[in-house]
Amino acid sequence: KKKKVQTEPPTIPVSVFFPSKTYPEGEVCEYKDDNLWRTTDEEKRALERQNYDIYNDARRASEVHRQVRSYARKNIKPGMTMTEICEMIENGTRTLVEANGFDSGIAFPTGCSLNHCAAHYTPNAGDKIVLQYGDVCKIDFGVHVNGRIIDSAFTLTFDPVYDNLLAAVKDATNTGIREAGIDVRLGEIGAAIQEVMESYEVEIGGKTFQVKPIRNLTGHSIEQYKIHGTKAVPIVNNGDPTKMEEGEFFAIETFGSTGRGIVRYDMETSHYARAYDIPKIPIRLPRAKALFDTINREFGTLPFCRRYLDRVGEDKYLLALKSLCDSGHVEGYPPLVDVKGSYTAQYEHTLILRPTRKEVLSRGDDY
Ligand SMILES: O=S(=O)(c1cccs1)N(Cc1ccc(F)cc1)Cc1ncn[nH]1
Ligand SMILES: [Mn+2]
Ligand SMILES: [Mn+2]
Ligand SMILES: [Mn+2]
Repeated sequence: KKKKVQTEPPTIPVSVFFPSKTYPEGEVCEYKDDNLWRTTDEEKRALERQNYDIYNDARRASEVHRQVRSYARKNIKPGMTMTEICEMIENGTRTLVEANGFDSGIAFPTGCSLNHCAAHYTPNAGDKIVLQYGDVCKIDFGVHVNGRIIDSAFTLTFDPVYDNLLAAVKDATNTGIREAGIDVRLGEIGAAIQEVMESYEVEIGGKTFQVKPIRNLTGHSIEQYKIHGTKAVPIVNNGDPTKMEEGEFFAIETFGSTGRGIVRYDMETSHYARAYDIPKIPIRLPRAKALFDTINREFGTLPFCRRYLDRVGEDKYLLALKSLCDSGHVEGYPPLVDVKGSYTAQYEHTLILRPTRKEVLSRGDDY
């Protein structure tokens, strides 16, 4: 019998490849030293059996992420518009995860931030930007199954001049993943990441740069349908004594830069999310009330972008959207940029601190 393989472009839902409905584990790592007892502890193993469905949902979302990004890495070329790139990824994700309401779908807007822009750029309608050979493009997209979000990102380049920048960030992210564990302090992880990142140099245009961590960007805990939980994983040593805890999901993401190593908001906002706690004050503007109802119905607390409003039939919504941001019903996430002319790179994985072992859910043979 011929083995079923994914088409190009991807059109076969991943559930077709797993008729048993059991999805493959990510990269499994034993915890370090004083947590090794967890691997065999009967109570912890029982706790894991109870949570099987949560892990399996996250693993299905991870398999979708791997198959979509594999196609994207091969087929994104200079000359494509940023919109074409995002639609390739979004079409693939919706198809492979069998997007269906809040049961499964896209978890947040497809980031394709370029060069000195580190995060939270995706094109709005009318954006004409075309990917160039010399660009450093961060592809950051999310998939969820029953609100179990997989947040993973990689950096796409065509010019080998950036290879050491990408190597620094990949090594730093893998260091963060290695250091993560139950009862590990967040500040300790940041220190380890910083040390590795700063051990790299990159030469671009005849100038040599020591790679800098972007000190005001962080990884983050992830909760059901909530892309950022209450914990932030620093990529420099900020002394945060807060500990990682059993059962938590974390996005471990690091950013390296040839600029200042600090980002600020700039350019037009595309990313938004409904506030986790809705303000008590009633929404008076009828257009804002109608838009808020669309946001609740279509996205809930999952982040969205203007293109996603366009595709569900909303138009002339900018004033209403601004009003919802001003009243705190919606949070905007403007693009985050270092200084012009600098280059920023990112790698990101989602892991879970299972009771018995650490599982890097989004790990693939690519990164
Ligand atoms: O920088 S964050 O806003 C953050 C908040 C608290 C700690 S880190 N952010 C969460 C997010 C916000 C909006 C989105 F549309 C998608 C994600 C991190 C991130 N962006 C992309 N991948 N991961
Ligand atoms: Mn991300
Ligand atoms: Mn927030
Ligand atoms: Mn993230």
